[in-house]
Amino acid sequence: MVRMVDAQTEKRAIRERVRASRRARTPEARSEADAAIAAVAATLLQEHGATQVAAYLSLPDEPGTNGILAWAREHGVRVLLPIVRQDGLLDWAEQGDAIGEGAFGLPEPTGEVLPPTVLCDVDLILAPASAIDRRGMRLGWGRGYFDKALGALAQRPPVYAIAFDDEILDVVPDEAHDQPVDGAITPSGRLTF
Ligand SMILES: Nc1nc2c(c(=O)[nH]1)N(C=O)[C@@H](CNc1ccc(C(=O)N[C@@H](CCC(=O)O)C(=O)O)cc1)CN2
Ligand SMILES: Nc1ncnc2c1ncn2[C@@H]1O[C@H](COP(=O)(O)OP(=O)(O)OP(=O)(O)O)[C@@H](O)[C@H]1O
Repeated sequence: MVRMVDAQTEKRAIRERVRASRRARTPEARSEADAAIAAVAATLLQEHGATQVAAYLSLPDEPGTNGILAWAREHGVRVLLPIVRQDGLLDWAEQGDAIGEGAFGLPEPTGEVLPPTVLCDVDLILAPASAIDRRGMRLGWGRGYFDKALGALAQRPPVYAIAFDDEILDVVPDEAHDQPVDGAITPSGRLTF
């Protein structure tokens, strides 16, 4: 029998490729992608009649969430944004006017800190990813924040991961703790698994 390459080694290799590809994008390509993602996500939110969503504040290299966060604000949709905790879990706070700097230099909201359990109140979760495959298996950045957050929910709202088009792969390696997502949002459209 052919021995499978160790899942974690393969995950690291994919993350490395995605990091390089993200770094190479021009500012113009990034802002175009941000606007396209916003349009796709806005339609999704409207279809779900979402009044509360969980999302995240994107870093410069990541698929941008600025457009969708602005859209949500304009349409009175409450947005919860993650705050990295020391213990490896995520707290949340509502999108407000101010953005602070959290652990690992991540942009984070500065409002009242809400516990991990608030995630079960939202209508939709928009999650970051480094890659997603056609079965809905999602690869993150290797610290398990979203796998833990999603795995802890008894009743899970639909989860869509946001990625660039070249990050949709045929297969990403999965381990027992990996939580599949319901769909993906990319600049060119939406995938449902
Ligand atoms: N914008 C955004 N916010 C997010 C996430 C994300 O992917 N994107 N997360 C999705 O889960 C959580 C944070 N996830 C993280 C995953 C990995 C590392 C990380 O590997 N850090 C490096 C150090 C980085 C540095 O050099 O400053 C490390 O630990 O070696 C940090 C945060 C919550 N907030
Ligand atoms: N539900 C969980 N409970 C405890 N540990 C977990 C859980 N989910 C993931 N982990 C741990 O988190 C680490 C990272 O997992 P993995 O490589 O799958 O990350 P990832 O999918 O890239 O991360 P993320 O979920 O943050 O996007 C692993 O060491 C794993 O054991």
